[in-house]
Amino acid sequence: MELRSFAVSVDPSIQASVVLILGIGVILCFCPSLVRTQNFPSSIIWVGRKNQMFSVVRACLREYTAGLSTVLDGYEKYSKAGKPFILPAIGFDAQIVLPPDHIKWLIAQPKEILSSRAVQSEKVGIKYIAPNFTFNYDHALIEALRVDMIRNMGRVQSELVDEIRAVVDETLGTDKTSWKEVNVFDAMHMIVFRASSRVLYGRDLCHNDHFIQSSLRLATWFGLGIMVVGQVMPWPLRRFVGSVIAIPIAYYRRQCTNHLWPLLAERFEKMKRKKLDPGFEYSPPGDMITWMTRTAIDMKDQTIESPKPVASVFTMVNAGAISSSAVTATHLFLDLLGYDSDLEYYHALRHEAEAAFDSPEAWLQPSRFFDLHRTDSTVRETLRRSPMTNRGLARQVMPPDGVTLPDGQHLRQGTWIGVAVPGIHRDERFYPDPDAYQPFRFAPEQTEQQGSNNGDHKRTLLVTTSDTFLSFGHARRACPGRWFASHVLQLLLAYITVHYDVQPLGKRPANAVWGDHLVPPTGTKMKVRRREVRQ
Ligand code: HEM
Repeated sequence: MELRSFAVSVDPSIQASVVLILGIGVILCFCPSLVRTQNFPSSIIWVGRKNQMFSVVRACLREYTAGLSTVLDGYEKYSKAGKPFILPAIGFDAQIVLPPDHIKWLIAQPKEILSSRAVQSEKVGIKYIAPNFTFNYDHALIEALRVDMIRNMGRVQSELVDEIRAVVDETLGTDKTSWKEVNVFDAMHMIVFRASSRVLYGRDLCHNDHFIQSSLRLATWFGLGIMVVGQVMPWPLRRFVGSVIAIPIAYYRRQCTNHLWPLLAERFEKMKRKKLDPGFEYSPPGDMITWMTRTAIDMKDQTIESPKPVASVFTMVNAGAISSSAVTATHLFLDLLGYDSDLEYYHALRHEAEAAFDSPEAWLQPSRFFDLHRTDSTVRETLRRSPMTNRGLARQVMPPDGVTLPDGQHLRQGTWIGVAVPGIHRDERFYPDPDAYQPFRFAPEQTEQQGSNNGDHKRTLLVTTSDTFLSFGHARRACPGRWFASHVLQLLLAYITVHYDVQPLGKRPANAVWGDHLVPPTGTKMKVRRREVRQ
């Protein structure tokens, strides 16, 4: 009796701790086979591993609280000296981090040698949280983003401006007399999802509340799945936990696909008919569904016969991709309001946006968008400081006999490699005063001054990828949606600075580190008030 009342009244946090300790005990019983070492060569050194019993397991466990310290330590000690190192991981699946001078070699390798898809499947956890997801259909999406999206940027801009105006006014309010407190993470997700959906899915779906809510929930569960299953969960438990998280993901994916499917099926059928019979009267709207359908229909190998799998891949990839933009928008406002208590940067950005968009028509002109030099630089600075992933250019070694690194060391099949993005982005050899938040460091005024100091003037745009700016990846597999993301993020920043006053946060709330991912705080609130704007 006494025992039962103890069991009922015990604090849930104590129960959770007991389960955790028991879990860790069970895990330790299975070590050292627990850690997937991928047979690393003994010539490559582990960082964060001490001379103690169960040293590898304990190094992995320490990663729960290490934040970025292990990866930055490894970067300082080894990457800067041109050497690879082994990084322990909280998922017990350590990986090799290559130095920046190996990047040229890494990006030159074809997918049969180094595969990003293989990493996404296991290390990101896709095969557990979305078991029936196939990468076979995403080439239509990637092609449409690379070709049609860029070609149609003028039309994209006017759609975006229209939607940003509507959703920002709804989310941040239009009352000019009092301050409104909004959750930064939630507000940015709503604004970015609605604005992006207008171009990706068209006006009707973007104004369909059930579709937008389902997309947001899909993105939340997908993001949670990637972090919990792909990063935090010890890899032997991935299949089990993944199959639980797969349920809400499948549910919301189906909800989204149910909305998208009839639209895509109709577009597929009519565009196919138009191709066979040019006299058939039909002109599809200019959105991603049309561009993707056209790419799929025109594909030489004719692999895409039915739109159903395309609809499913489209919703899934977009949920992840739009989330990247929404998380970046959150970092952007936390940086601007958190680092600068005088809001000097915010007011300078407003000044720039007012000059570029000096009439309602100017908002619709792509040439004016390219006057937003400081805005472009501000988003790039946020992505430099807070990239989506800490380990960039993640690839898996594919050939059965492995690969040989440029320094002669041999890696076996299945080894995961990548580079330390936070280390590279904070390296003083590539960025002067790298720890300082300098939103205009990439703007022409700054780069011209540096160029006249060292005789070399180079302007970089937000979308420019390089060996030293890896937030969008680099080279062949770099993000094909970055031009679109750049438009969304810069237009929303310009619209908000012109139309809203804000209050500084006092300090920049810290990001959390979940395995390879940097996550902004989700509870921070900002105060905004609508301004009087003459236009
Ligand atoms: C700020 C926002 C974004 C960031 C930081 C970002 C970042 C990235 C990164 C790091 C990669 C992987 C590169 C690699 O494997 O090395 C990637 C791939 C990709 N991104 Fe983005 N992305 C963003 C927005 C978007 C948007 C809005 C879309 C589409 C609407 C998009 C579509 C894709 C696709 C389809 C891939 C896969 C490319 C491939 O496998 O070849 N992304 N992105």
